[in-house]
Amino acid sequence: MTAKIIDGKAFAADVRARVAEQVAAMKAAHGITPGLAVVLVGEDPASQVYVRSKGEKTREVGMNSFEYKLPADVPEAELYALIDKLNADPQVHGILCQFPVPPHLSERDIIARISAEKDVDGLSVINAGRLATGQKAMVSCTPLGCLMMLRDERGDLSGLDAVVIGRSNLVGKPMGQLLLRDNCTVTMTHSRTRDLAEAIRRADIVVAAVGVPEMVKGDWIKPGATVIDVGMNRLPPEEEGGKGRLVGDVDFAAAKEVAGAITPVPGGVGPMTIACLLANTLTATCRANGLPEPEGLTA
Ligand SMILES: Nc1nc2c(c(=O)[nH]1)N[C@@H](CN(C=O)c1ccc(C(=O)N[C@@H](CCC(=O)O)C(=O)O)cc1)CN2
Repeated sequence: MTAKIIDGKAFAADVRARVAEQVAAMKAAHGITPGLAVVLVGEDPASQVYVRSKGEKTREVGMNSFEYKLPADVPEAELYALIDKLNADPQVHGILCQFPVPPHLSERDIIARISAEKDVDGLSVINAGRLATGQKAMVSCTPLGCLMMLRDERGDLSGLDAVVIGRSNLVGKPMGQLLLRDNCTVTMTHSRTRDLAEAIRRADIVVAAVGVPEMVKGDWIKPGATVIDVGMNRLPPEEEGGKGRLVGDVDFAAAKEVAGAITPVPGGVGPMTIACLLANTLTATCRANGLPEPEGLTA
């Protein structure tokens, strides 16, 4: 059996098109334009690329993009003053600070400073708590993207056995909560799990978010399972000065011979992160204005 390869680029383009449609309808009916503020501290090259892409895609769907570039040595108080200003600005419906930040700043404190209603990364303790207790939350973008792909692939997820590998606040924990909310039987696994292969062999759904290149082997996958690979691991370059190959947490070549469907790396989950950021910004705008939730774009 050769798995269906889930095309994350096409999926993300479809999500962005649906966001754009609903943004246009919101403007026409209510005169409201969603606004996303992105804060970049320092000059990390990868972060610059992501922030540029976020700005471009925000404008493409018809939203306002507000970009702030702060020097790497910006004092904490200055960053917080900016966040406070954005929290109070009615034109801004979503705020995020691009991570990683320089070491004198605390990601946890930055997240806590952003209003929970505008926390479109869904990383605050308030949003994590709301998700865990079944309340309306802003949901972290990468797991939201994984959930959208899983629902599209499997339909109703009720009763399916799902294994999440990794327990990060950004992906693993919210992913587990989302799958539980969709009535999966969820097994959370991590570096101390005794027999990971055995847990994965029982799973209809595998979400790998562990950050170890090609750790999940093909013969661990249950035939027909849906495999979502969140890993983005850069291998050492084969030649000097070159760029190493990007691989996921799953041995893709072997797993695709067994799985029913699988996401590639690159071109799988990655593009969904920014698409879901736009979906979350639209959701935050709807909630701020007492409008119904956007269709098909929330958890
Ligand atoms: N505040 C946040 N910071 C960071 C997040 C985040 O969600 N919120 N995630 C990452 C960076 N990121 C978005 O910000 C991001 C990473 C990767 C991709 C992506 O499309 N990747 C491509 C491959 C790109 C390559 O070749 O290098 C893919 O997987 O196909 C999009 C967004 C850290 N910081």
